[in-house]
Amino acid sequence: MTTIDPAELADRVADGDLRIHELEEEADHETAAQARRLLVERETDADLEAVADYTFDAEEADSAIENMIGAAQVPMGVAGPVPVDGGAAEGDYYLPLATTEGALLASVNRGLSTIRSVGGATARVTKNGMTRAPVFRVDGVAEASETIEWVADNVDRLREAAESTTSHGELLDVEPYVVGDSVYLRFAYDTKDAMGMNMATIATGEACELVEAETPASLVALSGNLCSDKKPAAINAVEGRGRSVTADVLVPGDVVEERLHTTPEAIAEANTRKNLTGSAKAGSLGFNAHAANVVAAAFLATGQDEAQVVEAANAITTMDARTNEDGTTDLYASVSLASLEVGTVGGGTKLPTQAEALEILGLRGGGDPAGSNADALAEVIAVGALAGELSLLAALSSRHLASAHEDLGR
Ligand SMILES: CC(C)(COP(=O)([O-])OP(=O)([O-])OC[C@H]1O[C@@H](n2cnc3c(N)ncnc32)[C@H](O)[C@@H]1OP(=O)([O-])[O-])[C@@H](O)C(=O)NCCC(=O)NCCSC(=O)C[C@@](C)(O)CC(=O)[O-]
Ligand SMILES: NC(=O)C1=CN([C@@H]2O[C@H](COP(=O)(O)OP(=O)(O)OC[C@H]3O[C@@H](n4cnc5c(N)ncnc54)[C@H](OP(=O)(O)O)[C@@H]3O)[C@@H](O)[C@H]2O)C=CC1
Repeated sequence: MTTIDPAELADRVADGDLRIHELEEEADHETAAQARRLLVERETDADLEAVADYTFDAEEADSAIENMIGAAQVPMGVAGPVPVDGGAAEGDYYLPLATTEGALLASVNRGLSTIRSVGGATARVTKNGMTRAPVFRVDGVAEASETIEWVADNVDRLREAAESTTSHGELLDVEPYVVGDSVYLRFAYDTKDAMGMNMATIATGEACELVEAETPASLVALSGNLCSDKKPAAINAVEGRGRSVTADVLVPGDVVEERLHTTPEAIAEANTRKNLTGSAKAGSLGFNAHAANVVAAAFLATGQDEAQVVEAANAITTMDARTNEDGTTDLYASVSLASLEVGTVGGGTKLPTQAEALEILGLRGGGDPAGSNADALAEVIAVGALAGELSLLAALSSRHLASAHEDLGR
């Protein structure tokens, strides 16, 4: 492509000769972004010097962004290392986290160092299935019933149709729901190392054609919100979405006192009154202190879809003081994330800083077997969330929360 003056391109957009999203058709991606910045700078009081100062090739971001003007840079830190005994994760991991909340890395690091001092945490993915739930129109419950009976009898044909669009994805299940004259089919896929939302959507689109051809149902929307993507929803908390993953650890009382400045009993009481009773009274979907902090920071660092933090952070934290025969007390701590949607291939994971963050974890790209890298990522994030819960509950129990944020967060 010939070199074009970005100011000239900006003029053409300002004059209405060119639409702002067509700039890449006239110039290379860097020049197009520069032209857009000039335009925005002219039309607003903004100085976009920092937004312009990014290190990746703009063309590499083509599948991740439209109307690119530059990059939003979020500081990235690292917590750990922490030993993880997982179904897929095995060994010591540093957890990269991108955030602007002072004290968060310190807190997660404290939790992880506590976990490290007792030999590490255990983590397992207990369920895996990325969902897409189209909604169909029928003329009433009789047709709805006919449709879901057909679906039950034809899961193999639906699988064949769906899997014709992907070499990695596998259809696991199709769960029907009926509301009046609407039929929802919740398709669940093993998307291996991909988070899988594009994969599941494309595969479900193909399966829907078969449903429409063979039943009275007519597709209204490929996503009918029972999926449920990027909205707080009980269905994800109950049925799971992406990876359902649990991490736990047993911390002896003397370690709780030495490293977290409190006792197992105090942490357990804070967890019950705050995370369980307080959350119940609030009508909360999540019963945890700040799983979203770790999930969001890990998502930003490793190129996950940040909007899925809505359901990915849906977690229940349990903390129990367990008394031993010798009268000492241990703290049993667990975090269960019901719907953690993560991938190590596809989406934002391909971008350079995000790919490097996955390299820190040793989990960049496809795993062997396929799916094992995304499983391991889910397990490490769950251990990170567990560390965050331990440290914050300890800070609350020992009344250190405000002082911690005075020291580190302002
Ligand atoms: C700040 C601490 C960790 C101090 O805690 P401390 O015990 O006084 O720290 P320490 O200096 O004794 O160090 C203990 C360990 O903490 C780590 N650590 C300590 N300092 C650093 C640092 N600068 N950088 C990195 N790591 C640090 C490090 O691992 C260190 O061990 P070492 O490696 O030295 O053996 C503690 O008071 C704490 O964790 N407070 C809680 C803060 C927190 O969790 N904030 C989260 C955000 S709160 C929020 O967003 C949600 C909320 C609260 O609204 C949700 C709700 O409603 O509950
Ligand atoms: N379409 C939608 O409705 C939504 C899309 N998104 C976006 O979707 C993107 C994520 O979708 P996703 O499908 O994960 O990613 P991609 O669309 O980037 O597709 C990833 C592809 O990688 C291939 N692949 C290669 N190796 C592996 C492996 N080991 N395991 C699995 N797949 C592998 C697969 O190809 P193949 O299938 O040919 O085997 C897979 O389809 C994000 O950008 C997200 O923001 C988010 C929410 C909704």
